[in-house]
Amino acid sequence: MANIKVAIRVRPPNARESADGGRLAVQVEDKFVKIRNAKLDGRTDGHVDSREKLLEFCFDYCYWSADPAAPHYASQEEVFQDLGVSVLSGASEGYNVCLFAYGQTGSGKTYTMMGTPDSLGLTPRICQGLFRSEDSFPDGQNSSRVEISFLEIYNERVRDLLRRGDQKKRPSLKVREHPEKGPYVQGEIPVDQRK
Ligand SMILES: Nc1ncnc2c1ncn2[C@@H]1O[C@H](COP(=O)(O)OP(=O)(O)OP(=O)(O)O)[C@@H](O)[C@H]1O
Repeated sequence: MANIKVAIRVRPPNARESADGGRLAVQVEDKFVKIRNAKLDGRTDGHVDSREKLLEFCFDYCYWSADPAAPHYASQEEVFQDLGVSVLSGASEGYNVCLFAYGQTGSGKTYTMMGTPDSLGLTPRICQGLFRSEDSFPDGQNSSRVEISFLEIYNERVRDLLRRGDQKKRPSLKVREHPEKGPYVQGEIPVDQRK
């Protein structure tokens, strides 16, 4: 089984896109995202145009969250059941797991990862799951150690989001490679040393 999974999520149009009369160029079917050239919509001349080609891309998961009323609408819970639960099971088996959101500004990364108080995203749900699984440790194992880091990579600058103070005044942290442990961020402060 591949150890990297890639998911794509389509968010609802924002106020500006709706006000501009934007049309969705994307549709989701099972594991496929299909993109059509919306500029050609409404042509009635029957002319075949090579630009009408439908582009199809396959992912491990495709989530349609553009319209909450749609029958195949993907909620935060559904995204968690697919992605968050596998992170939790991997972590409980002792694997290093990583989940990251990638996309242009306003594409829905924060909503998917953090969510809102009424609609929790992956990070709070995974944290809840981590501590819930501590409650169900086998007999004899009554302690565990949890380390947390929270980093942002923006414009190729790495920032420690758990560090207090004015981040903008601090230099970007460096990503280094340890010969045995692999990549790490130099200068990141362990959570128990933060003030
Ligand atoms: N699946 C979704 N359902 C409902 N609203 C969403 C969804 N995804 C994103 N949004 C809304 O779209 C807007 C932009 O999303 P968000 O802030 O998560 O984007 P972002 O990728 O984190 O942007 P940036 O990189 O600029 O921080 C927000 O108002 C958010 O609430």
